Amino acid sequence: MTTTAVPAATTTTVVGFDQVTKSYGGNRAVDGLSLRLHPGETVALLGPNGAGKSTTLDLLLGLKQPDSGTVSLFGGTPREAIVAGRVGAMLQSGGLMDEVTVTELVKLSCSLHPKPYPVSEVLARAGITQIADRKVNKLSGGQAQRVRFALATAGDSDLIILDEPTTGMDVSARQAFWATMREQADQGRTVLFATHYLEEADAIADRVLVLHRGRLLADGTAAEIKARAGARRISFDLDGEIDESALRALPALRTLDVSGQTVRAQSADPDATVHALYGLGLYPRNLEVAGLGLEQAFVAITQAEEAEQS
Ligand SMILES: Nc1ncnc2c1ncn2[C@@H]1O[C@H](COP(=O)(O)OP(=O)(O)OP(=O)(O)O)[C@@H](O)[C@H]1O
Repeated sequence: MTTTAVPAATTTTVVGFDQVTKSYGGNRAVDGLSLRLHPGETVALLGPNGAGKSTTLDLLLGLKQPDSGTVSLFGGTPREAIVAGRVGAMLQSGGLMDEVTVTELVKLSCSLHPKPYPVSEVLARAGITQIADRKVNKLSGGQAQRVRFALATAGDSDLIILDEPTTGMDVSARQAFWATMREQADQGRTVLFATHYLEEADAIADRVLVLHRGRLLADGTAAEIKARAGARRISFDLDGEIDESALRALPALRTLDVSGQTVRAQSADPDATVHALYGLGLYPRNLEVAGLGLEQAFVAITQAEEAEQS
């Protein structure tokens, strides 16, 4: 009965996870994960340590097999997509061959890709032309990351997978890296990256996935994720001695941090919180109310889930 719907969905689906589960022993690293990624999306995969991000990417690349459920790339298997050169990947642990030069390694990668770019172009895009003749084992951590990036973009792939790609890169390398990835996405490629840098996810991704214990806790734009956390930031200064226990009793308060004369809090209802503050006879100065940053929203969402589980 669903036969007409399936082909239509697969033609526009770059990545499809359907009820995917993967355990290591008794530990469920990925737990009933279902999601679809579409052409041209730049997607950030967030989650605390051990949330299942790397396992998800390994499943996606066919490096691990699910215990149950299905993973598809471009409507086929991961292997078919990889053999066809449709996927470029930069993995966290990707070791680089030691005794070769950067150019030799990039050349090899280009020669293995069905639709390779010229080697000089790959080197330039990754910003490693200057170190092209250097032995791979003589590179700094950030330079090695750039080489991994070059290997992931050795050819014209439709999907680029990046596991914590900017770890070890300095600020300018990061900026150059993301400018390049933006270009790739603008040309219709799908970019999926796992990161612990939430400001990168906020700035770069047009879709954010939050994984927690192998399950998808949130899926939306960064703005939607921030709104979903359901709290706003309040900060103000108080004169004199601060009665923290009175502040903790304020309505709708989620978090409270007092540092010197400055109070920072998160509230599910800032109007009610501030109103009650005046009700205590306190006169806050420099009062500011703002939305949560993605980092705070992420912490709020994952902590709420932790609290629910325990
Ligand atoms: N090869 C393995 N054997 C056994 N357990 C594993 C293996 N790989 C991962 N795990 C476990 O599976 C869970 C998910 O790990 P995974 O590496 O996918 O998380 P992650 O979100 O990428 O974490 P991080 O942010 O620390 O890189 C963790 O509990 C981890 O200990």
